[in-house]
Amino acid sequence: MTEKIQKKLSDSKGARWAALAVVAFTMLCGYFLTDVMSPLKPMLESELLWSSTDYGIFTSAYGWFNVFLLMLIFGGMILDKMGVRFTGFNACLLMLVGCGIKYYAISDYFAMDGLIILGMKAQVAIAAFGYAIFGVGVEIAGITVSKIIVKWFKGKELALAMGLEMATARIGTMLAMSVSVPFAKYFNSVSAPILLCFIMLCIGLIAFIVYIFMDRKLDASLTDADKDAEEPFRVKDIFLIITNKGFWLIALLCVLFYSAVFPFLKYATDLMVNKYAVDPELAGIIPSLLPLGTLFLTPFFGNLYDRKGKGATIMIIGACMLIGVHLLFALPLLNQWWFATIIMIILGVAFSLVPSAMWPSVPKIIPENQLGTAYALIFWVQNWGLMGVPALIGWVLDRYCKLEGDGPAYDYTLPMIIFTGFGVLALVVALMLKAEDKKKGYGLEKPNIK
Ligand SMILES: NCCCC[C@H](NC(=O)[C@@H](N)CCCCN)C(=O)O
Repeated sequence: MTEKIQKKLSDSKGARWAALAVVAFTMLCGYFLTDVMSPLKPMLESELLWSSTDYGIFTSAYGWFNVFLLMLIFGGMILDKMGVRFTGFNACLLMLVGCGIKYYAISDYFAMDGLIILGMKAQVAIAAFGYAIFGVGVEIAGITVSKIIVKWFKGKELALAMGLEMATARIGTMLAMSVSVPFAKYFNSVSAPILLCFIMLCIGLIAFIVYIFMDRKLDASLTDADKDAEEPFRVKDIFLIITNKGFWLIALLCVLFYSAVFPFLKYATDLMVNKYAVDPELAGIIPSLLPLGTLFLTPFFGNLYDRKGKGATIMIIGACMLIGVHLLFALPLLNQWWFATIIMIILGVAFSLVPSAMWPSVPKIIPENQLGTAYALIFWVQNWGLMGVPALIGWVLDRYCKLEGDGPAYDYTLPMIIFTGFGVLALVVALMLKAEDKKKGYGLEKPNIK
């Protein structure tokens, strides 16, 4: 008699890649709205009379509820307690509600002109409130999708899957950068791209509902032994996470590394104009090469990690490259656009190396039942940097770097030295992580495919 071996749905290649495609699409829609307003800054100023400060308040709202109200941490605990279906669905709803409020504030329906709320123009305050709600939704969706990928890909192509998910999400960023202005100009309305985002988020929600059915099927295919192996999350598990040195090293590496990349990108166009004398109309092209490069390289390095291992070494190499690039941006040599382009491409390589190895390393340090909370805590630490560093650089530029005369407005040496400093600290932490891995045997240098 032939014995029938029960297979999990995640053992089917087609099923797990289909599940990834569906949830990665939801993230693409989320990243689209995250960045849709950046290219619209000049239109917001000319049509809605926003100042740079209004725009700054609005942009920082992304992290308000996540950081100060600890919404991300609660989201992580809910994820571990209630599961990916409940949390992901509600995260999508939050994204939609946030986007709806933001659309209302920017659209012609808005009828509170002249009103001031908590010292802000009513329009800015309400748009920021919507963006803050959206920020909670998209960050919780991010940790939910990370947990979903671990659920389907653990012991298989985990890093490749995470790399592909990040690459897909970055298409959302690139779409936002390229589509927003032509779309707003075509419809002669600065709110039109936000309406497009709302429609995209509805499709993203439908995609997640499709995933919910796939997830149910996956759970139904688990054997009793698989289910027994799943330990329930208890609140006291948070203590286990925050007393784990490996966890803190990853969280520190994350905040230091990402603080030297995403906030740098917010000033990169200005750097191209002020240091490399690039025409302001074209200056955005050079920084846009960075997400473009990561599209292909993040899955490539993820695949390398899956098959060959060397996760901690990959993070060390990425941190070294980050230091080299920021130092070259800081030094007064070769102030030519082609040189800036080459080092921006190298930064793209560094920005593919570290995330491709860092995120898939978390499940090697933290048990699966605590993963939602662990990813949430890492995102929370990271959000402090994403919120604080752009403000710090803006202050440094105004206070110490203003230039007189008809030439460039700012000297970017000091901001670039600050970014280099983040890179040096990230390297120290990456080296400590490698040492800790040797001591504790997390397996960061081992392949993910068993
Ligand atoms: N499975 C890994 C998911 C993390 C991807 C990572 N995202 C973040 O770190 C977010 N907390 C912040 C995204 C901000 C987008 N402008 C990433 O590399 O995108």
